[in-house]
Amino acid sequence: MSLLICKDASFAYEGHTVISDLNFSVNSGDYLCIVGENGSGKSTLIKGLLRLKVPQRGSILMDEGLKSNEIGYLPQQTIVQKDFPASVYEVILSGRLSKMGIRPFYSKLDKTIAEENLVLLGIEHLRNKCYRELSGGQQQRVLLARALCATQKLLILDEPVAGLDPIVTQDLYKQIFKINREMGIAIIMVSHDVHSAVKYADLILHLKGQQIFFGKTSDYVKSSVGYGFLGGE
Ligand SMILES: Nc1ncnc2c1ncn2[C@@H]1O[C@H](COP(=O)(O)OP(=O)(O)OP(=O)(O)O)[C@@H](O)[C@H]1O
Repeated sequence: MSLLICKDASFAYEGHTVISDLNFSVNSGDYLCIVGENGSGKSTLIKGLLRLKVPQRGSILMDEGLKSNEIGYLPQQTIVQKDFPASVYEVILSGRLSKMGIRPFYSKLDKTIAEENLVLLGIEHLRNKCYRELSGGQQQRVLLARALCATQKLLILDEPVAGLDPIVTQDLYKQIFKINREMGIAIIMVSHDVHSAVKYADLILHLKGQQIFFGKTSDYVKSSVGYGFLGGE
C-alpha cells in the first residue's frame, strides 16, 4: 500500500527551481534512502514531504490513512538543539505534542508511549539526565525515541548520523533497521553515507537537481549512477 506518491513535483525558492520532476512512491514498510551531493535538493524534498514547503509544480499525495501529524521526524541537529535545557524524558514526551490538539496537558497514553520508546531505544538510565549533557550518539537516540512517539507508520530522518563516530553510527543504523523490520515503520532517510545507504535501504532516490535514480538498491548498485557515486565499488 502506498504511503505517499510524489508526482512530477518541483520545488523552488523565490521562483528559482532547485529540484524538478520528482516521481517516486513509498509503500508501507519501505526503507528509502535519499542520496546526492551537497545542494542537490535532499532537505528541500524533506520539507515538501513534511508539508513545510509547497511544490512549485506537481504534487505529493499522502495515503488517506497518513496524516501529516502521524509522521515522525528527526531533523538535522543544530548547535542550538544540542544545547536544549530539558530532561531526556521531557524531550521524548514532546514528540507527542502534535497529538495534543487543544488539550493543554499530556495524557496517560502520551506518557505510556514516551516510556515505551525510552525502553525501546535502551536509554531508560538516561531518563532524568539533562539532554544537553549527553553525547552526540545518546542525543540522537533520544531524538529517535521522540520521533517514534509521533508515528507507527513513517519516520523521516535527515542525516541522523552526522558528526557521530563510526561505532555509534553503526549502532544507530542497526537500531533504525530494527525499527523498520520489526515494527514495520517505513523509513525515509537523507544520508551522505552512501555505503551504509546501500547496506540497509531497500530503495534509493538519488538527486542532482532532479531525480537521477529511483529504484531498488540492488539495481542502484549496478547502475552507472550508483556505481560512480559508490566510488566504483
Ligand atoms: N531557504 C532557502 N532559500 C534559497 N535557496 C535555498 C534555501 N534552502 C536551500 N536553498 C538552495 O536549494 C538548493 C538545494 O538545497 P538543499 O538544502 O535542499 O540541498 P541538500 O541536498 O539538502 O544539501 P546538503 O547535502 O548540503 O544538506 C541549494 O542550491 C540551496 O542553496
